[in-house]
Amino acid sequence: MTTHEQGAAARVSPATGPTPAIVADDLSISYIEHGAGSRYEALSGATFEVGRGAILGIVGTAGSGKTALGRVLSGRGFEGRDSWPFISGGTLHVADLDLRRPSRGERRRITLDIGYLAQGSGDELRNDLTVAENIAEPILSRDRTFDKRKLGRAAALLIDAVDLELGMLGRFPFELSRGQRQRVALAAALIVEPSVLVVDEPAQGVDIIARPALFRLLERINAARQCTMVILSHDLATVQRLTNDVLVLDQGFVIARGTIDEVLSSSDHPYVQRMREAREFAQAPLPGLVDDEALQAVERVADGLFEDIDDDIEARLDAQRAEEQLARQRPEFARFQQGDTE
Ligand SMILES: Nc1ncnc2c1ncn2[C@@H]1O[C@H](COP(=O)(O)OP(=O)(O)OP(=O)(O)O)[C@@H](O)[C@H]1O
Repeated sequence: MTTHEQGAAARVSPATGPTPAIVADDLSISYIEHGAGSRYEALSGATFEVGRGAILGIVGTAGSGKTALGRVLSGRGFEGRDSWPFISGGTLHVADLDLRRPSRGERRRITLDIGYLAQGSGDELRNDLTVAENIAEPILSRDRTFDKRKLGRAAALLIDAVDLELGMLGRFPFELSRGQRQRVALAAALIVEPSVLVVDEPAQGVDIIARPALFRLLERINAARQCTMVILSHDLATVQRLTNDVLVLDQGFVIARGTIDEVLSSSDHPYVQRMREAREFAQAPLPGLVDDEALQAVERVADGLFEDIDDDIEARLDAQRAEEQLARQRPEFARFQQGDTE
């Protein structure tokens, strides 16, 4: 299949509204190779759309171009970071912003309209700020005079929503585990209520017990706010937790797009074949490994393994209660709410 045909085959629009939230047309992404000064094309001629409020999973092996695409979709390349990928061909519109040639006004809107949770975002939190201040930072960095009471409430709600103890608001990132820091980074990405959220490897660094809560949170954000999401992962099972609509990358090309079943049944590309084999293996009942009785015991345990940790999340999201509880636990949070951040 030629690049052009691959692009055309991938043109599927599950749009739920009139204008898709993401429109990539013959998109190519390159890096400037360190030292050499020459270009390396990490993604070539990708054409796809994502409807408003939809969730797209992007899967592919290591080096297939997921991170490059995620970074470009996030629009963060304009922050002038070294070794960041850039759009070297075609066009990309995300949340109605032209990411190839954004105007000055559009550049200002990018970090408000597009949330980005990169791999290792938690490690980039500021260690000189408390968790509450880190969560509030995307707002405070734009507007120091923002209503501190509202901000305190939003930070408390978000820390609860990412399933962390309210008491953590007064702690510093270096006092938390890596998975906890990653969830704080998610809370910070959400405080500006982006209309599009790009998440690179959501399960990475988050312990297995906390993962279901994280996936439920992403689902809730998608449903409650009609937030369009792009979930990038090397693992089909991770993506499958959130969506059935996938785009498959291999060596810098889009090789398939559609529902997981469509993709697995329609393409004879070697990577898709490997995905199919992996799926069949995961569904096999471990023949010969355990007897029937043991298998039943395993299934009983397995059924409870990913059960909702807390069905009462609505109640826990009650802002008033959260605030009161936090103010009782941490007097410094009450001071933070009153605007005293010293
Ligand atoms: N800074 C860079 N300069 C030049 N080439 C790069 C740079 N970063 C990545 N690449 C190359 O671009 C290609 C795509 O890399 P990318 O990180 O997007 O892949 P990926 O699918 O996210 O892989 P992984 O799952 O391992 O993170 C790879 O061949 C990689 O070697």
